[in-house]
Amino acid sequence: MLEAFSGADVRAAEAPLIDAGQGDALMQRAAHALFGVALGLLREAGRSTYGATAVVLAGSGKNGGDALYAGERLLRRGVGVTAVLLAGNVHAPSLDAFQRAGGTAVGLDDATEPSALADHAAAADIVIDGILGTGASGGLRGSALHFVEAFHARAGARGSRSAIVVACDLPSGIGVDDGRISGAVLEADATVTFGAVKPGLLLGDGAQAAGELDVVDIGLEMSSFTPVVRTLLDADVAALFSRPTSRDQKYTRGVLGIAAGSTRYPGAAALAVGAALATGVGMVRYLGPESVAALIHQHNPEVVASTGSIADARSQAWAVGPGAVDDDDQRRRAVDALHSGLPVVVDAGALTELPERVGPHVILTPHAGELQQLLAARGIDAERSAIEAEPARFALRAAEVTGATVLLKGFATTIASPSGALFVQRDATPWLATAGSGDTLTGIIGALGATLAEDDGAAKRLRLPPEDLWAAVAAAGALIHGRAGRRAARRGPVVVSTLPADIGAVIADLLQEPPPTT
Ligand SMILES: NC(=O)C1=CN([C@@H]2O[C@H](COP(=O)(O)OP(=O)(O)OC[C@H]3O[C@@H](n4cnc5c(N)ncnc54)[C@H](OP(=O)(O)O)[C@@H]3O)[C@@H](O)[C@H]2O)[C@@H](O)CC1
Ligand SMILES: [K+]
Repeated sequence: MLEAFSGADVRAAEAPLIDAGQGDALMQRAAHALFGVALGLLREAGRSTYGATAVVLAGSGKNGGDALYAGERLLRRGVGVTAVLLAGNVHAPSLDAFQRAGGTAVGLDDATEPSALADHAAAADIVIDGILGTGASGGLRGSALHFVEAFHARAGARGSRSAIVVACDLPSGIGVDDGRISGAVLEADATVTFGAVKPGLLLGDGAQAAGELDVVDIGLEMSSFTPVVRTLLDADVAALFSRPTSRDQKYTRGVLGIAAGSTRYPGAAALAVGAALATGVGMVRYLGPESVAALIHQHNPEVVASTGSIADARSQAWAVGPGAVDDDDQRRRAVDALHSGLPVVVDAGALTELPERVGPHVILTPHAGELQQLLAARGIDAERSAIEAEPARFALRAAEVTGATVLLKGFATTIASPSGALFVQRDATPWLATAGSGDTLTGIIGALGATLAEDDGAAKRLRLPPEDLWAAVAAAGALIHGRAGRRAARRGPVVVSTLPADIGAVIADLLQEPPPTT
């Protein structure tokens, strides 16, 4: 699991080591890792290290120090390295070491025209961004801002430029704790972050700017701090997943009840059912119109269907809402499911049936527009654009006011627990932004909920408090869904009705994973 800690907490974890005189050793560990990643990227790009060129951008703090020490190591490997000093007072011992290794350092103050240095950096094989780290406050300013703007103008955007940019700890210009970018940012191809992930590397635009993330253990003890945001990895989903045992039968594996679809939108139910079966459950019970059940049975005759009520259909969890439009029976079933005390995934039409207050076992899966309505119904006005700009803030707010677990859809999926715990998953592909995609997500999360509903050890397997289990279940669902979408996209544009085959294959791959290490 990736666990991101605030910049202040990472610095607090560093403090005792620095007090014990290990500050320089920490920097050397950080620099060594940064150097290793830079070297690896050069090799990957097919560029020989001897004769390659690098530019180190150094700001006034220790972040610049790390980058200069990494530059020193590159010099010793035969790379030609120039340092651009973006402050008058850079970290002196590292600058000294850099120059002693033969490096050239050029100062750039606010008054100097940065174009020649930006040209040089744009033409380099690799650029190491040591402008700002955890000591950053606000957007880039002064000579750092001028340089980054000039570099962009010359090098072009990530993807089209030839220089590889490696960020030291964080891409300079992102909010350390929220990933917000106010002004310019030096978008990285890779970020090497030290001690622990910082929230800005997982949230908002900062995550986009970070590129490939490499987390380096420099010996910080973070166990007494609470993560601000987490991301599940494959091994976590494998650990959470409920595998059938030889003692199981269909009822003990988990029965998912699905009250979705309507005569107007029958397909949504078929998609949710197909995804749930592919995720693995003991049984799917379908409640809804006979015509919808008939469509479901064309693809999935194993589904047990009825037109009855929630009370008559014994299940371990419910999924309600997809395609349930203008149908009073489905509306009643949604309300009953929400009062059943069982885990419920609530999507689309059922979101408006939410009681004033529920528990974290109720998982809401709105997109930004639906979240806006949900908040407005509770007297909280927010523009859709504001929700899209700060998904974590609004998902947390919605979880706080409803008591539910809130999964906010988007390119990054943001999941908030009413406890304040936050998960972000970036497993999806834009190819998944297509009709019916959300219905399959509901089916996947519903199936996970049904199979984990009576599994007392599930939260413990991820070392999470029990109240955050449902956020982890939703995050696991987002990972499986996103991964399945990526797999499907290899064949071309995603056809959602074919996603179940990919869901099954993704789960088969995940279950090969070794147990998690965190
Ligand atoms: N502690 C350790 O032992 C270890 C730390 N490690 C490393 O240290 C990094 C943290 O170092 P740090 O605390 O020196 O902060 P850092 O971000 O480099 O510089 C902050 C300075 O920049 C300036 N500034 C601020 N905002 C600005 C802006 N918007 N635009 C322009 N300038 C701005 C401001 O200076 P001022 O302008 O006030 O002179 C401020 O004082 C951390 O990320 C990691 O890489 C690792 O090696 C592991 C061991
Ligand atoms: K940086």
